[in-house]
Amino acid sequence: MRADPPLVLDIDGTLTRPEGWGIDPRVFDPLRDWEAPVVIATGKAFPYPVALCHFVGIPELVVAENGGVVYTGDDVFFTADREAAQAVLEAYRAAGYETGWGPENTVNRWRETEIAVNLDQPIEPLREIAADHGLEVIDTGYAYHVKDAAPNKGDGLETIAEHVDIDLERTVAVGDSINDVSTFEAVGRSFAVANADETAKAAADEVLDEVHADGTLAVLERVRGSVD
Ligand SMILES: O=C(O)COP(=O)(O)O
Ligand SMILES: [Mg+2]
Repeated sequence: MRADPPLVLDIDGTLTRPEGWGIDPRVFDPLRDWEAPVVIATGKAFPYPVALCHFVGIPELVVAENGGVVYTGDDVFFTADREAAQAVLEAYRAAGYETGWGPENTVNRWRETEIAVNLDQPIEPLREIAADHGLEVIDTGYAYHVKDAAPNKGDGLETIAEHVDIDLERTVAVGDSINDVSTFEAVGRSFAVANADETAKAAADEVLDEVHADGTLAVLERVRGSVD
């Protein structure tokens, strides 16, 4: 009998409503009913994907902070620390800039291995300061992330796959940005939604016609029950 393939799904740009913000509620039932593991791999801080799994009603298999935090359902792994990114933030502030999320921002409050900066802040000084500290800045289309170059979503996915016995060759990934390239490379079949950036589109096996959750829902229709 043919089965559902394991899934790796990004959040922002991929599970979002067609206008770009907020989870599209149409993804809840197909994800809850999916008969294979669903890994949520995101640049968002750890509590966000955990809460998403909780509210959808699926096991918590989570790659957060672009691979900085990995949760297998049993163990949490941290593959970087926040110290260097925090030093970048302090230097960025000393130069007169801010994260752009407000004083009590929840975007960085629980972030353990990197710092996120609002897209309305200047990126060039951020890139320069990050480089001075040996870090990189990636633009996901939703935030600038100041991070160690080493952690990525794909390595985090591999950690989860080993732990819960997911066959990555049979796994399907959907994403929208540069931070999804490593998951695309780790799985057997990858899709970029139509709103994806050029880097993600170039890395994906296939670029979808549909944007955001419409793209992901189209993939779910196509791959449901498709593997041996
Ligand atoms: O946190 C971001 O900037 C993007 O998050 P995502 O990886 O779920 O798209
Ligand atoms: Mg995304």
